[in-house]
Amino acid sequence: MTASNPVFVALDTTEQSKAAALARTLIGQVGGFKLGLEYFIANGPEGMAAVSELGMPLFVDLKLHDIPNTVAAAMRGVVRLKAAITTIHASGGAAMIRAAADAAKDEAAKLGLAPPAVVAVTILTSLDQAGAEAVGFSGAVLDQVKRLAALAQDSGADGIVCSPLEVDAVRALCGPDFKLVIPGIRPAWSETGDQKRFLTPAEARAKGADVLVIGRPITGAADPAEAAGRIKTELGLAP
Ligand SMILES: O=c1ccn([C@@H]2O[C@H](COP(=O)(O)O)[C@@H](O)[C@H]2O)c(=O)[nH]1
Repeated sequence: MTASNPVFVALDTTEQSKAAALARTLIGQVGGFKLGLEYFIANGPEGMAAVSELGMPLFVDLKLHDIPNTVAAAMRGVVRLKAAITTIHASGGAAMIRAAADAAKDEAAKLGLAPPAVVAVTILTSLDQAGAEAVGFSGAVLDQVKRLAALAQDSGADGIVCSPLEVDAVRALCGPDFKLVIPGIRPAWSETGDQKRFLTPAEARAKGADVLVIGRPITGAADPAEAAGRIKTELGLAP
């Protein structure tokens, strides 16, 4: 995130040329770029470099979830991609979260890089109450997100991923320095698609989100730079 713009645009594509072209178009309109599994599987570390070399903060969203030893080793590779932010799954448990956070710091120190913010995904924004219950979360989604946020914080994570609906409660629970990275962002003029727990960019920011992750409302627009600019205006940021 740049100081002035909290939006990381999700460049969800398998095509390196498309991602790089979109990224170039959006420099100045967003605060950073997010690359996820879809892109990484198709393009590998070289493809990540093609976007990171544009000089904007890079969010590497691979949502690591495995035994601690495996996640720690994978996290060392993520650090080598020069990630500013990266994700693990909170449901991997305390030891896994701790292993990821320690590996990120250790590998970054070895390489002389700033460590990425390691943020733990709580409950995917594509799940509503019934969907969360169907995969085994019992009780209200809000309570489960708060439980996983506390686990992540106690285990050394720098922050969490949750929906904008939970931001104010997690902020109250975890304090001002815990990074809240928030997908499920839908401007009033965009389609909701598969997102089930969402708010507008301005609503999410007003609740205390640090990073707004926005994909299709920008990348699927006829003019992505114009869409990103519209979001900037809605956030009250200078054009
Ligand atoms: O709970 C989560 C965790 C991650 N995501 C990711 O954010 C973007 C959202 O893209 P949109 O096109 O704005 O829906 C996408 O890359 C997801 O993988 C999420 O949506 N929810």
